[in-house]
Amino acid sequence: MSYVDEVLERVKTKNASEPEFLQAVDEVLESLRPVIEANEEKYRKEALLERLTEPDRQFKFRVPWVDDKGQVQVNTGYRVQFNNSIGPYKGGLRLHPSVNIGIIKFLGFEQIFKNSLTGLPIGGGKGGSDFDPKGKSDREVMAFCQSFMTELCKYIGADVDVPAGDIGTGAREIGYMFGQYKRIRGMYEGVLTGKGLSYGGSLARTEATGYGLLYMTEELLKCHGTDIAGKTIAVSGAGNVAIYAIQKAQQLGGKPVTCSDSTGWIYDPEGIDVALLKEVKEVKRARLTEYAAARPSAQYHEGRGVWSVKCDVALPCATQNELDIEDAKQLVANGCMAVCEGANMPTTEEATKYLQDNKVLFVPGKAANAGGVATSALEMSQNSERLSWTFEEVDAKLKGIMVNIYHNIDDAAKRYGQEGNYVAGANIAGFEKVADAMLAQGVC
Ligand SMILES: NC(=O)C1=CN([C@@H]2O[C@H](COP(=O)(O)OP(=O)(O)OC[C@H]3O[C@@H](n4cnc5c(N)ncnc54)[C@H](O)[C@@H]3O)[C@@H](O)[C@H]2O)C=CC1
Ligand SMILES: O=C(O)CCC(=O)C(=O)O
Repeated sequence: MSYVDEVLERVKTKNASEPEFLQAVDEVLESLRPVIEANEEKYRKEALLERLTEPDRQFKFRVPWVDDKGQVQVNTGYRVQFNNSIGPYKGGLRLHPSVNIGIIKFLGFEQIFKNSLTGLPIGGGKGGSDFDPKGKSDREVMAFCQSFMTELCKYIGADVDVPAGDIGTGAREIGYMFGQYKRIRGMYEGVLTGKGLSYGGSLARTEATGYGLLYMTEELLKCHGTDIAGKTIAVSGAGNVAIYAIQKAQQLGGKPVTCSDSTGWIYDPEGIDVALLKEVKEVKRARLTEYAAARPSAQYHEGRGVWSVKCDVALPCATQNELDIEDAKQLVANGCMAVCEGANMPTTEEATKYLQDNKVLFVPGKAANAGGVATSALEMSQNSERLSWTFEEVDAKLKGIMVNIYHNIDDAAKRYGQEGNYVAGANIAGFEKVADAMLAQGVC
């Protein structure tokens, strides 16, 4: 049996109840086959893949907090420190009722390769809780965040592990967590990123994931003889990534016509009104029905359906496995030329293959959404040197990083005879640096 098959078997047996983690490992190891085969003896002897697929450590803890009625509530908190061979663990905190250890492990595993692709010294980690911030008062969210950090603060630090936002964790949650860390540890350090600008946050971090996604998409299209200008764009999600992807797409002359949340979606043929979307989602924390009520050109539909809209470019920016084989077929039938993932693993493996087989340009999340964590690393640099860079400075660095990632994944795919396969390119380019560092650091 080949080394890759052996490790895949082992990972499946050990993690049988974690489908998202198995999906992420399968996709990565399958596309690493040519690299592993070229070094099979050495990697097998060093148990490199076994070490890469087993987190350094994982924490699971109780998070008790008191709701507005005086009732004690209990959630479960997680932090998975996956791999720190190229830098301190780095990755967001997801607050959503669906969170479990398998989801956090898949996200942490993806983060290893994504963070490596940024070219910056950050390792892979992820955390979160099954707490749902939706419908909670600010006081309840604060109570949860303080309790969560009371436990998490034992395991993190500016040179150890630096969490950030993800689904359900935005500036408000990061602020409450930072306050509690400072209070317990008595230290003012860059232990979290995505902080507010008045206490160590970086300009452009809020925009970074969405803007970075568009810088990647623009470079991809440019290298295929076209650009964003005049393109119709379908976007899913209506959170941090989706909002700033829509904004940058418009700045580049594109026309985003959709967005979605967990209950429904909007088709707005005149183009999404970003100011209105921000008001509904960032300020009021309301449903998309409020967007539709305030915008005569918009149609609201219950359920899912964004990928049925005719578009040139699709940007899934909501959550994992939101774009399945039926969606992929519709996109292809409608003439979509490119899919760039803003979310983490939003496309199923079957849908990814179908898109690639039908010559749709496809850039996976670990490359296309790396602008967020890259800018978090820039926030860490600013915190370390006790300086703040201008928006233009950070944005220019972000753009440079995204363009660089595109060319690195394109080159890696070509080196292994898989030109245009950016899934393989991203996994190979991300893996090479981490593998090199792991081997150099001995058995650990
Ligand atoms: N915020 C960041 O900097 C980064 C986020 N990501 C990924 O981007 C995706 C979106 O994250 P954010 O925008 O930060 O989160 P968010 O909490 O700001 O927004 C998430 C959006 O997706 C929608 N959504 C969530 N679950 C859904 C479901 N089951 N069906 C339909 N819609 C759903 C929500 O309604 C919301 O509009 C996630 O996959 C996240 O891991 C990736 C890189 C960085
Ligand atoms: O900014 C960060 O540290 C992490 C962002 C994140 O969670 C991600 O890249 O998926």
